[in-house]
Amino acid sequence: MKIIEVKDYEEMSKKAAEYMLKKIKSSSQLNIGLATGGTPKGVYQELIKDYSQNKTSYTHIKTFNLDEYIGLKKDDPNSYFHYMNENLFKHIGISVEQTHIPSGTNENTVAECEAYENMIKNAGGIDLQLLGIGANGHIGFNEPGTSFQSKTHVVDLADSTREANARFFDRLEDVPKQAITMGIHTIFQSKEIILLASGKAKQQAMVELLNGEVTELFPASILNNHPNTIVIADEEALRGVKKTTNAM
Ligand SMILES: N[C@@H]1[C@@H](O)[C@H](O)[C@@H](COP(=O)(O)O)O[C@@H]1O
Repeated sequence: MKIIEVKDYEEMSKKAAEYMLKKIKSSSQLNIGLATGGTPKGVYQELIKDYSQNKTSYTHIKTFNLDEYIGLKKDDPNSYFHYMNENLFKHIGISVEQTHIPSGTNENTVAECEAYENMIKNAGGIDLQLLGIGANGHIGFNEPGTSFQSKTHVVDLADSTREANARFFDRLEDVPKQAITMGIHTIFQSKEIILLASGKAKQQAMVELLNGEVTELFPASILNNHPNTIVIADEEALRGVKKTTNAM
């Protein structure tokens, strides 16, 4: 894993956007995996800023989101479909046909998971995956204990994850209890991965990720075995990490 330490959230967002734009501009076709949550919002703002200045073309891009809450309709303000549209898609001239997010309202969740996994495979896999990290080490919505072999599947959200995400909802009771997420294996198959982390809330997770063992109890730890992962994290998130690891 390559670690890029940056000053703060703004620099993290700029670095990641710069990296993505370089790929976007130099590829004839690119499948990008996208994340939600608070962390990537700054990256999306940078991509939007670039689009308004340079009209960078996204016609050769397909996107695949990591996850979606079960039970939320597309137009629900807390669905990840809505989040992606508002925070990125509608501002960069990308059509809905180019973007993919698991459906949280397909009653046959098993079929939905299988179809999503196949869609990624048939598109040729993910070239560049953007990731955030949960305080408990989750990536996508793969909670501690998830098999490293897992493909797209339904998850029961940990109480701590529901509490962390309650800030986006009116009440904790409104946070769905389940989600569909790409599996750890699905994510690991990405040719390249960028993991972002900013702020104090991610300190413990960074220590576990960069100084800890590779274990299913800390899902992101599998990235230590990935051949092409870059962590872009700010000083505050990295405070406490022992810099004598092979990672730094
Ligand atoms: N499913 C998302 C993850 O993809 C995200 O990485 C994580 C961290 O979120 P945040 O960036 O808001 O800290 O939370 C959510 O649960």
